[in-house]
Amino acid sequence: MAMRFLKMHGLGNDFVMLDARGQDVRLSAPLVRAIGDRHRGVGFDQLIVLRDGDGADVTLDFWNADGSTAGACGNGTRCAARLVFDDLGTDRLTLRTERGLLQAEHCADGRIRVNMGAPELTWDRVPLARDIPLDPLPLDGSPAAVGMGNPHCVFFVEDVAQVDLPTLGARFEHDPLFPERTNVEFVQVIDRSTLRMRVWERGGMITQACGSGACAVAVAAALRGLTERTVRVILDGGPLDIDWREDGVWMTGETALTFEGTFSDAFLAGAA
Ligand SMILES: N[C@@H](CCC[C@H](N)C(=O)O)C(=O)O
Repeated sequence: MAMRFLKMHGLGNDFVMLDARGQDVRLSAPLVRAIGDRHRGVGFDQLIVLRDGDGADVTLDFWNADGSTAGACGNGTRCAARLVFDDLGTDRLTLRTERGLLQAEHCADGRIRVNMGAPELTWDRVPLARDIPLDPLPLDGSPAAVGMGNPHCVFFVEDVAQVDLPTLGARFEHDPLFPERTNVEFVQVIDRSTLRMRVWERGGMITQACGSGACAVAVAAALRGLTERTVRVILDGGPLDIDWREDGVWMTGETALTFEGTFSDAFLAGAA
């Protein structure tokens, strides 16, 4: 049966969105990888499935392009929220993800804001392989670990432009200290309210932006006393505004709907 999809992005962090509300859509890792192929499929940083809400307005599943799943995806959550806002005509909603219920707001300036929840700041919740302090980790460069429903390893550097992101990202994604692998961020403090960040995402790719990563670096920087709890994080694809409040880490930024399409039966049959 033909399957429709939407293509969206948040600051160049791009997503295939499958709306499975009211439908029984089953995905396999091979099908996800086929859709993620930028030459023979569509291509994406994450594939996001919208399912019926189960007490929320919508439930979200996140897949990486290598066929693995993720417990959180900040920019993808903001894009999914925008679709549901358009459907419901509201400006507040609740999304169910693996880590629980997240609130989203449609801002007056058109941006989407999501509360990504409280950061996970214990070794077993990041998770790390053993019970050690999260900051600094015993790794070259003395990074900090932060969980946002997915793991993050945050390195503070003098100049992000000088970082060999492919080499270091791949190396630390697979460091045994992270039993579920990790996203890897390199961050430069510009001033007490501005960070410049580049990211290697778990799943084996450099992306233009990572929302959960921006939240993690903001938390790590505030805990080190380098910044306030309200910061602008400048990613390769643009800025995200992060506000670590008592009720969670709020993230605000732009989203875009780029196109919609239909997978051919031949593509789906070949990928299954
Ligand atoms: N781009 C995302 C993060 C997606 C998940 C990540 N690759 C993981 O495996 O944890 C974001 O905006 O947060």
